[in-house]
Amino acid sequence: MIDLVDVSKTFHTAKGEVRALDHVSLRVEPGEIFGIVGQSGAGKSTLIRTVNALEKPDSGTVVVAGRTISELRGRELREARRSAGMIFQHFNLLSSRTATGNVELALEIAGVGRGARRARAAEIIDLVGLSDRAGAYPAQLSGGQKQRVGIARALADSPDVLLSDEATSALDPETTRSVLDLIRRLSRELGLTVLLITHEMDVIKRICDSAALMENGRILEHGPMEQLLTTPGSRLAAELFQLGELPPARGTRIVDVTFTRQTSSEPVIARLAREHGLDVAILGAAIETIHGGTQTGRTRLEIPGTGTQVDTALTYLRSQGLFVEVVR
Ligand SMILES: Nc1ncnc2c1ncn2[C@@H]1O[C@H](COP(=O)(O)OP(=O)(O)OP(=O)(O)O)[C@@H](O)[C@H]1O
Repeated sequence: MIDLVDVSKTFHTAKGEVRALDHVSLRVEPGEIFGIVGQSGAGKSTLIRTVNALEKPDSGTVVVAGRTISELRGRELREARRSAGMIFQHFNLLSSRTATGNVELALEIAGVGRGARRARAAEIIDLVGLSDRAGAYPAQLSGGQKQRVGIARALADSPDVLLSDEATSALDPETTRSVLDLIRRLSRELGLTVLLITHEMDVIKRICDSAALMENGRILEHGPMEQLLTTPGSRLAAELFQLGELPPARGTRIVDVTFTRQTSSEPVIARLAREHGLDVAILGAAIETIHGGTQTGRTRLEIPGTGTQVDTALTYLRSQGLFVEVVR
C-alpha cells in the first residue's frame, strides 16, 4: 500500500546540510499498522511528509495506493493526496467549528455536496464514538475526544491510508490506550492501512503489526513485530523487553530467551535445572502484550557450567521452540 524505494532528502540550512532521509526503503502492506519509532531528529516527520507529498524527496520514489506520488504534480497530486488522511499531536481542529463542522469542512474541501457531507459526517462521528458530542466545539472537548474528531476528519473522505504524527503524545496514558484501540479497531473494520510515527515504544507494542527503528535519517531495522523480537541483536526488541544491566563477568554464560504465544519459559527453565543439573539463575524477565493480544516475553538467564554443559542447555532450550540469544 505504501512503498518507499531508496528515498533521500537533504535540507540545506544556515548551519550546513542535514540529511533527514538517507536511502530509506520501506514497504507497508495493505491493512497493516506500521510504526516508526526514533529519537527527535531521526527523520520520522520528514518520512511521513513524503508519503502525503508535503515533502518532495531529492531522490527515490514514494508509491501510495498504486500511485507514484513523488512524481505527480498539480491536479493529479491533489487527487492522489486524498488517498491519505492525517492526524496530528495537537489535533489541528478549527476552534470555530463543532466536531461535526470540522469533519464537514474536510468533505467541503474535497468537493462533496452539502447533503452527502452531512450524512457522511454523522456516520463517521458515530464510528469514532462521538455521536453525543457532535455539536460540541473543540474547547468543550477533552484531549481524547478532540483526537477522535481528528480521526473522523482524517477518515471522512474514505482514504486508503491513515498517517499519524505523534497522535497520542499529548494525551495521558489511559486516553492514549483508548485512542490507539480505536485506531486499531478502525484499521480492522475499514481495512485501513496505518503508518504512524512516535517516540513511544508503548505505542508500537500496543497496536503495531510491524515497526521500524530510525536514526540519523536511516532505517536501522524493520519487520513484523514477532520477527523483530526474534532477530538477534534487535534494538527494538531490547527496548521492548527492558532486562536491565548485565552483571559483572564471572565465568558464566548469559542468554536471553524469548517466548511467544504457546511457548512459556517457566516449565522449560525448571526442567533445564532439574534434568541438566544446572544451577540456572533468572536475572530478569519481562512480559508484554503486543499488537492487541499476543503475549510475548523475554527472560534473561545466567547459566554456569562447562562449555559442553552450556551448549547442551542451549540446544535443549531451542528444541523447546524458544528463541535463544547468547548475550555474553
Ligand atoms: N524544513 C526543514 N528545514 C531544515 N531542516 C529540517 C527541516 N525539516 C526537518 N529538518 C531537519 O531534518 C532532521 C529530521 O527532522 P524530522 O523532523 O524529520 O525528525 P523527527 O524524527 O520527526 O523528529 P521530531 O520527533 O523532533 O519531529 C532534523 O535534523 C531536522 O532539524
